[in-house]
Amino acid sequence: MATNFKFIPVIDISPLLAKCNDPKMAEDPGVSEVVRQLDQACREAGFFYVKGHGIPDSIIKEVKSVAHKFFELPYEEKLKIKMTAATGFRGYQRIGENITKGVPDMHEAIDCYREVKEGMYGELGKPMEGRNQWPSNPPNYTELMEEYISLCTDLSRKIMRGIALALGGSPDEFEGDRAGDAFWVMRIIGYPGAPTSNGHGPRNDIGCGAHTDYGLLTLVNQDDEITALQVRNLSGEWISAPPIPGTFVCNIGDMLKIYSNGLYDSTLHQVINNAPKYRVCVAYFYETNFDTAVEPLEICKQRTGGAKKFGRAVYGEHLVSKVLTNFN
Ligand SMILES: N=C(N)NCCCC[C@H](N)C(=O)O
Ligand SMILES: O=C(O)CCC(=O)C(=O)O
Ligand SMILES: [Fe+2]
Repeated sequence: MATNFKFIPVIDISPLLAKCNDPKMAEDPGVSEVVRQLDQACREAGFFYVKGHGIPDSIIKEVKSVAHKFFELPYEEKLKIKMTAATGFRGYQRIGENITKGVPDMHEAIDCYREVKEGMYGELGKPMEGRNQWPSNPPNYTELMEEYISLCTDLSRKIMRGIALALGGSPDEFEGDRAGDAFWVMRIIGYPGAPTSNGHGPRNDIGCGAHTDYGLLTLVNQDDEITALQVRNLSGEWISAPPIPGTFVCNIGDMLKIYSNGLYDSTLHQVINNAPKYRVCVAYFYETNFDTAVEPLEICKQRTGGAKKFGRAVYGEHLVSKVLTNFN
């Protein structure tokens, strides 16, 4: 459960990555220290920064740079990859098209999802069926994003091995039927800057209203220099997650809250870009298998008094219910 945290901790995960595929990883002192820090961060804030993650800085920067270039294009250009129900909700959405708690968000975005082939998950998967729509410029866009997604998927799987140990489970708790065939979501998001020339100071428009993420673990790659992401602590204060170059901001999603039987919570967060500059964020969401039924892990149930605090949820149903109500 979230506490009255005042800042979000930074964790150097390199010792975990070094031993991640070692069957004896749990006995390694370096791994144990990372696991202790992950456990503390997940209990106290549901948010943490990771450094020492091994993803090259050059690709982290390049995905943001191509995102800026895309959002600078004329509106008609962006509409060439417009998101609709017919595209499986993949593609470009204009500013105000995404709605959070009934209020249009001041952001535009390209939504991407792992490919869902026709009939793959029966009726459940139908709304998400389709392939991603990528801009045709720059020409290396698709290749770049696919490479980035594969790096994020690999990193997330490794962080989840650490989180599995932190919950008192075996490292592969989130593999196999649970998340061995992990679904993923990527949102390339642009938040316009706040005009400051009207004499009334910044507008304080909500870039993205308060929400929780849907799956297991989110990796946020945000523009340097602009502080806009805010995380809610127990007493309702909004704690900023300023950019720390070379890190990802990580947070827990709704499925991990259920698996952990509430030991970890999916913390509310929002985005307000008060800076005059346009802000880009590339958010990668590591999820469970699309059609898996999620329920509290036995070990977490035991550690929280023996009763299940949440019923079962099917990740794909949760995602589809959000996607079908998220847009104007
Ligand atoms: N896949 C994720 N997490 N997307 C985050 C978007 C959150 C805003 C959305 N309108 C909502 O209300 O959920
Ligand atoms: O822009 C950000 O920093 C975070 C975006 C976010 O929370 C989301 O897309 O789920
Ligand atoms: Fe989020």
